[in-house]
Amino acid sequence: MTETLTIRRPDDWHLHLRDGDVLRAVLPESARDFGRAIVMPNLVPPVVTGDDLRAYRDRILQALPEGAEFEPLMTLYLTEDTDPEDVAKAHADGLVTAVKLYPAGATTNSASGVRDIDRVRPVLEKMAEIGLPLCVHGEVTDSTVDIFDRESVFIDRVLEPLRRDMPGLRVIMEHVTTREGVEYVKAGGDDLGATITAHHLVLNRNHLLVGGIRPHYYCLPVAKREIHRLALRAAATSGEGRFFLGTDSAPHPDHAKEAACGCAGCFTATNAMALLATVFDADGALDTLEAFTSLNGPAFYGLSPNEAEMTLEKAAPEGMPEKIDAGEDRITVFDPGFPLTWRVAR
Ligand SMILES: NC(=O)N[C@@H](CC(=O)O)C(=O)O
Ligand SMILES: [Zn+2]
Ligand SMILES: [Zn+2]
Repeated sequence: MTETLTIRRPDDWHLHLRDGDVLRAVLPESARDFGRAIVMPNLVPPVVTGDDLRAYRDRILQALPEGAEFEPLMTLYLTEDTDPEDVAKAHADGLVTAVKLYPAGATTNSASGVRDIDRVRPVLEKMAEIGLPLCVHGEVTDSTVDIFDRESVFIDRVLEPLRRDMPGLRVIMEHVTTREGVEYVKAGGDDLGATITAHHLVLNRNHLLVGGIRPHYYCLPVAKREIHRLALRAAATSGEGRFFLGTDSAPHPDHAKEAACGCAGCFTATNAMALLATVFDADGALDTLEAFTSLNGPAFYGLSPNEAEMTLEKAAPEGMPEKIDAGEDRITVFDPGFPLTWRVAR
C-alpha cells in the first residue's frame, strides 16, 4: 500500500505572481496546492498605494481558475514616500496583510525600495501601532560587502537596530538563507518570524557553480555554503513556530534566466509540496511538515489554518511539467537534480 500523509492545506507566505500573461500562467500552479499566499508587490511599477493594491488584487482574482480555493494576501511595497495614513486605511479596509521592505537595489525590481531606513520610520511606527507586520528582504546592498555575507551583515547593521527601536513591530525575515539568520530568529521574541524556501533546503553554492553555472539555481539571497543549508533544514524540520514556508517562487522567462546577465529567482510553485515532502521524509521529519507548511504561518499572522486538507502520497510525481508556457515565453520549473519521492494526491 502506498504510504500517505494528510495535512491541512498549506499556505505560501512569500510568492511572486507577477502580472498579465505570467500571472495567468503561474497563478493556477500555486492555487492548486496552496490555500493562501502572501503576494509580493515588486511589479513594474511596484504596488505602493492602497489603490494599486486593490487593483492588483482584482487582477489576481480575475485570473483565478474557476473553482479555485485560493486567497491572495496582499502586501504593499514600502518606499520613502509611503504615506502612513494610506497604509492605515488599506489595513482598516482589510486590503493589506503585510508591508514589504526592499533595500533599494537588493533584488529584482527593488529600485524604488528604501535607501535610508530613518525615512520610513513614521510608516513603521504606524504599522507597530495597528499590528501590521513587516516582511523584509534582508540583504545590505553596500557594494563593498561580499554577496555571501549580505544577509548576516543586514542583521547587524539594519535589522537588529530596527527591532530595538520599534519594539511593537512584527517582522518576518523573508527567505532566510544563513545559519546566522536562523540563530537570530530563534533568539528573537514572538514578534520575529522567518520564511524558508523549498529550494534553499536543497541547494548550496556548489550546486549553483560547480561543473558550470546553473542559471535556474540563481536566486536572491544566493544559496550559501553547506553549513547554512543544513541550518535551514534543521530549522524547517524542527516544527518551531517561528519558521514557516515561503516558497519565493519567482518566475522569469527562460530567455531572462539563460542570459549573460541572468535574473534571480527559482520557479517552484509547481512542485514545492512534492519537493518538501521528499526533503522532510529524507530527514525523518514528516511529522513536522504540516507545522512548517500549514500551521506556523497562519499562527504568526494571527489567522486560522485552512479547513481543507491535502493528501500526499509516497510515489514519483506524474506529469510534472519541465516548463510552463506564459504567452510567448517559457518558464522552467525548478529541478532539484534528484528524483522526487512524494507527490500531491489529485
Ligand atoms: N528571490 C529572487 O531571486 N527573486 C525575486 C525577488 C526576491 O524575492 O528577492 C523576484 O522577484 O524575482
Ligand atoms: Zn527577496
Ligand atoms: Zn521573493
